[in-house]
Amino acid sequence: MSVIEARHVAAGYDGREILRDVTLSVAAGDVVAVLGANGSGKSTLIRTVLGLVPVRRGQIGLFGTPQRRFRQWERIGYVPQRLGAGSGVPATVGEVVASGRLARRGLFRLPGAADRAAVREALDAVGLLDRIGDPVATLSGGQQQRTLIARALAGQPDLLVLDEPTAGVDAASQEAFAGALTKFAADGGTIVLVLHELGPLRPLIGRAVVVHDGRIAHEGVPPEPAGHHAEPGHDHVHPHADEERAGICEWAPTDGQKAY
Ligand SMILES: Nc1ncnc2c1ncn2[C@@H]1O[C@H](COP(=O)(O)OP(=O)(O)OP(=O)(O)O)[C@@H](O)[C@H]1O
Repeated sequence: MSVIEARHVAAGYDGREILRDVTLSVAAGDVVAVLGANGSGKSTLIRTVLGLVPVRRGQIGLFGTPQRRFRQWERIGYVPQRLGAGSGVPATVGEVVASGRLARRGLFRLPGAADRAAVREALDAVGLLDRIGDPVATLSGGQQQRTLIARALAGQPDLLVLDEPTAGVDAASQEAFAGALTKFAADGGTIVLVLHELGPLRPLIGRAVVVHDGRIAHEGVPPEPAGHHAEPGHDHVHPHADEERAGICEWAPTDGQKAY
């Protein structure tokens, strides 16, 4: 089943076109990393898919429905870039995560047992259940970011969209993310996430798309880190090992994988 179907999409801000001709398909269960240099249009791509930036040309489908007619937004959990959960908000960790249930339960119904269970389960997944009653402002930056992931997970979405969830986040939080996302994917969830480097999420990523100057410059299996080839179970063929060592942002569309 198609979760995201973008065809020849152009989008931008004011007079400036940022996305030029983006075609992207994400199927149910896919885990897709969006890579690329600063300013290449990664955030704009996911924000356009989510309807936060208007489409100028082309079409976007979400769960088989044209985006302009799509109403099941509770099926999508979105964690935007650099949103400080604790910035001046005197809410507890549990309250922030519970706000992720609003779309599911509606604004005017009190939270029930299912809501409370979903909140606890999401916090457990990111390793923060013991902080449920603490003010978010008392958490580290990485823990606050984990709280936002838990808020998205608590809505029990089918698709999770994360914009650089691990940027500037401590190692323990990165591991906790990886664990939570691995569980989400194992349960059949679909993930699209913008990343600067794959890091501990590497084993989870099935496909990477590289955005360059508002276009998808390359799409395929992400490169293995150097030295990974000797590990048991490694059976990929990588004819261009030098490119892998060069890093993901310099990943050139020359290795015979799908390229645009
Ligand atoms: N709200 C906005 N209004 C106007 N221009 C914007 C807006 N958001 C982004 N841009 C511009 O669009 C271009 C692409 O930005 P975008 O945030 O999509 O890139 P990115 O690949 O996600 O970058 P980064 O890795 O730095 O987050 C940049 O030139 C940026 O200045």
